[in-house]
Amino acid sequence: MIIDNLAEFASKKFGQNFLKNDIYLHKIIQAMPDDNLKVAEIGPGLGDLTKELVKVRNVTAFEVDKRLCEHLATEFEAPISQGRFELQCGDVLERWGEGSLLDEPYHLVANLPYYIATNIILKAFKDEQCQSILVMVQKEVAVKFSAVANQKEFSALSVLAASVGEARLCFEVEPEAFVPPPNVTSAVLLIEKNRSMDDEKFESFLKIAFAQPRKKLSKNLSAAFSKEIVEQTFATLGLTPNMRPHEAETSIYHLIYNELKDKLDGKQQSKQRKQSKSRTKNAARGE
Ligand SMILES: C[S@@+](CC[C@H](N)C(=O)[O-])C[C@H]1O[C@@H](n2cnc3c(N)ncnc32)[C@H](O)[C@@H]1O
Repeated sequence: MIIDNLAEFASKKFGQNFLKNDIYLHKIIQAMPDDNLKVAEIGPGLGDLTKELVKVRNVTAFEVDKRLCEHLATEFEAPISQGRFELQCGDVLERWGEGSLLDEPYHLVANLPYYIATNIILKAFKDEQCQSILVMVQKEVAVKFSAVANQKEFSALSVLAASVGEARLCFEVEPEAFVPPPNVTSAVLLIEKNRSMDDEKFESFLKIAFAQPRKKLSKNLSAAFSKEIVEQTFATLGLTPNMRPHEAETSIYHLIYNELKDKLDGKQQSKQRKQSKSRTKNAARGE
């Protein structure tokens, strides 16, 4: 496929900013974990990163844009890619709805579409076959995932990342490295997983804990649990009541969650009971 004007060709809807810089492409390959596991690439685009990946690994790529799927099918047809390349055309998030992305252990490597980058990383946390995540994202997103306690950027995403493994911001990439250039600075983020996130409720719990980052953690938690239960939990765990959300280590969040998780169910059930009672009353009144 010949593209006269790549900036015009790029679809905003699919978050297309093509990485046109050999130095960064090589730096991504160098940052990959040192083994022979398969690679899942999300959004291969025109195949610039893919070309480097197939030199060193077997690659399964997931691309949503049909125009690019046609291009990639020709560009990487055998024997050029020596059977190292497989293409799946469609929305990767729908593919994840069916289970693991691949049916064998793999590393996720991608220059992600920024509009769904966080969503994709969170899906990869839950995918048991995914062993590591090496992705280009908006710099702010990379900072949030890799922040540690007491940094102001420490967030629910940092706790989730530290709960599945180790996250680090590898290097930053300026907008001019892409066509068209994005409006933000980018960064390559590496998360090496040593476990998967299997408890969906922990994510909801963290949303409550970080709902108002500048407020006290105990105050945020009081929105979902009674003040007495929160105070009792803090006292049991020996935590200072003045602690702000970014001041608690990941291990503290797990301790608090373990104390409160049954009560989260209890509170939700009692809320549902109240709603159902009020519906019955309204029905009796003919409302
Ligand atoms: C930032 S571009 C990266 C392109 C290429 N990998 C590069 O480095 O130049 C993001 C790519 O993700 C694709 N994409 C966007 N949404 C997707 C989705 N839901 N599932 C699969 N691919 C998607 C886009 O079409 C595009 O090719």
